[in-house]
Amino acid sequence: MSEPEATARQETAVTSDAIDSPLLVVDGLRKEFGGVVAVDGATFSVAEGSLTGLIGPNGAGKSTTFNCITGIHEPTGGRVTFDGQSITGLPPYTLANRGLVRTFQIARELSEMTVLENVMLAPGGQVGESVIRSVTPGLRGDVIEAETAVRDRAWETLEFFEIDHLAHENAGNLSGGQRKLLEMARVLMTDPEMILLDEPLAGVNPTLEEKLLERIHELRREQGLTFLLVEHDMDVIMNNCEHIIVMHQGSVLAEGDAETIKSDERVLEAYLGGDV
Ligand SMILES: Nc1ncnc2c1ncn2[C@@H]1O[C@H](COP(=O)(O)OP(=O)(O)OP(=O)(O)O)[C@@H](O)[C@H]1O
Repeated sequence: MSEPEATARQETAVTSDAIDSPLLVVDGLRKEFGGVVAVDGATFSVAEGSLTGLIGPNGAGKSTTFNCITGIHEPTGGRVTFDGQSITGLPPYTLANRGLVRTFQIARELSEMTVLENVMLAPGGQVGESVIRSVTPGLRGDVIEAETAVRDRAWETLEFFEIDHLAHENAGNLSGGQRKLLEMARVLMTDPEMILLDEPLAGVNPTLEEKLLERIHELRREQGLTFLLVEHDMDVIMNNCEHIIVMHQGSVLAEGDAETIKSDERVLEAYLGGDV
């Protein structure tokens, strides 16, 4: 690599100015657990409408970064901005209201409910509210209308992910891949602008993997949704993400498109010579 090239690459690695319209900006993020510095000044942006991959070797700080963005952990330092507003340290519920969501594993209690009920009860869905309103005299008509709308929307969402045939199955009976589709269906019910996915393809068979990726691309194309994806499968990252951020030892080591990342020696070294 020539010196100017190396310098240019170095600059790309530490700034996020290259992105014209960032939806999410992570600036100097830091998270300590006792004496362990899990995230150490991570700085990057995610462009609106992009599918951005966040990768790095084990222990690089990806999950902690993810958890700091999505309100699971409170950062020790730094800032997170979404849609131009600070969201640093805000809880998941508030973030969901602003359009930033992450998928969650289906909790044990929800495993005993049907797939349709799971989607209807998705965070941000209207059902909980309408049930409360149903005890208020005079609002019953509105409640029935609201619940019908939620049910219709839930069916549409199940059809979109091609799991409508499982609507009356208990969520606990789904395969790993079907559960991932259900997790996506649940977050989609909240009308998000951006979805963060932590290992969405772990344990998913190739057919369902393809289906899930197709749906992600379709949501970007047709609804302009933005995705940030943490995934260990390098082929998935390299073949699907137009922008890739590589973390190492708590901070951003490199970023760029698949070709840039594949040929970056620092990335190869960080993975200890493993195939990227
Ligand atoms: N709750 C915690 N308490 C103490 N240390 C933690 C905690 N969570 C993460 N760490 C440490 O922080 C560092 C970063 O961990 P993190 O899970 O964020 O990395 P990662 O890139 O997601 O790794 P992996 O790919 O293995 O999931 C690791 O050294 C880890 O042991």
